[in-house]
Amino acid sequence: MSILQNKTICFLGAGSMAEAMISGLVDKNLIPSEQICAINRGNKARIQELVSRYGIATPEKEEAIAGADIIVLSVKPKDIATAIANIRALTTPEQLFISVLAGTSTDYISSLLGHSAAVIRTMPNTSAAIGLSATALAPGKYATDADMDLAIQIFQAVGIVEIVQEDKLHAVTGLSGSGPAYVYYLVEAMEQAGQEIGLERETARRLILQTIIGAAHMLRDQGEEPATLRKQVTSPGGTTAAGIAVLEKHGFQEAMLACIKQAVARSEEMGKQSVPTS
Ligand SMILES: NC(=O)C1=CN([C@@H]2O[C@H](COP(=O)(O)OP(=O)(O)OC[C@H]3O[C@@H](n4cnc5c(N)ncnc54)[C@H](OP(=O)(O)O)[C@@H]3O)[C@@H](O)[C@H]2O)C=CC1
Ligand SMILES: O=C(O)[C@@H]1CCC=N1
Repeated sequence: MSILQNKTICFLGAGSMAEAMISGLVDKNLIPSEQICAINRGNKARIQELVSRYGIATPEKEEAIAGADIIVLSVKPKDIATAIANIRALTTPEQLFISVLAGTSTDYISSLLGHSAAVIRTMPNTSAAIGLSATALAPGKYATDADMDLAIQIFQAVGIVEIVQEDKLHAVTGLSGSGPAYVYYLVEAMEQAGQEIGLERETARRLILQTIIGAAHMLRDQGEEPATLRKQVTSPGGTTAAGIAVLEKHGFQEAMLACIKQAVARSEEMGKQSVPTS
């Protein structure tokens, strides 16, 4: 039995990322749902939505924070200072803080807490909701191996885990934290094209979805380079070559590179906005 079965976990912030993790944790039964809770700025309907979907607990804020073994910081980076200021007096150095915030350093979070609780910085993605997140973790200066083990268990329940140096988390954010959105954007474009070439929207969606799932499984299972798999599809002088030539003409690879670099730069920028106070 996992040690997490005896832990209580509170999400500070009850938005998309918190829900993705709660959904994955409840689905895997890693922590009983009555030992999970979420608090937000004041949107009670949202908390009720999470309660009815996942059966999580609804303690008062004081009990939710003071009674939590693990607090998952899941507010937007711009809201973290206020969010921690509001709960700081209820926290202790014995608690474990797991941050999913883009750009925000563990040192800054420790400075907001004002004590030596362990802080672990992570970058998951919303596919945690179905157990398929790609999450990278980095320990802050007060986190022990035991703290990391707990965090690894949590994120392994909702996908795969990589341990990285904290300064690499900006890169992870631009690549796999934001990554699902790049794929959804591709699907949006393929769907629009599907309709413009005369397919029913639903037919196009089914074909695109299976194409993406199939390609992802081929990449994962066949052990081949993506370029090799692409060549297998691309008959000389055929349809794929004609299509890819247009992508090349429009600078597809350059656009993808620039997109990811810009997302990384934005993460770094958000980090600089969070200046440690000590
Ligand atoms: N979405 C994603 O794909 C990913 C997001 N992240 C990170 O996760 C974090 C959350 O993002 P996301 O879930 O998308 O954001 P959302 O906007 O969906 O949710 C933010 C939540 O924070 C709450 N909140 C704001 N201020 C406070 C406060 N002072 N005290 C308590 N709760 C507060 C909001 O409450 P209310 O509704 O009441 O205002 C809301 O529940 C971000 O830091 C982001 O960088 C990381 C990986 C992927
Ligand atoms: O867009 C954002 O800032 C967050 C971080 C990674 C994914 N979503």
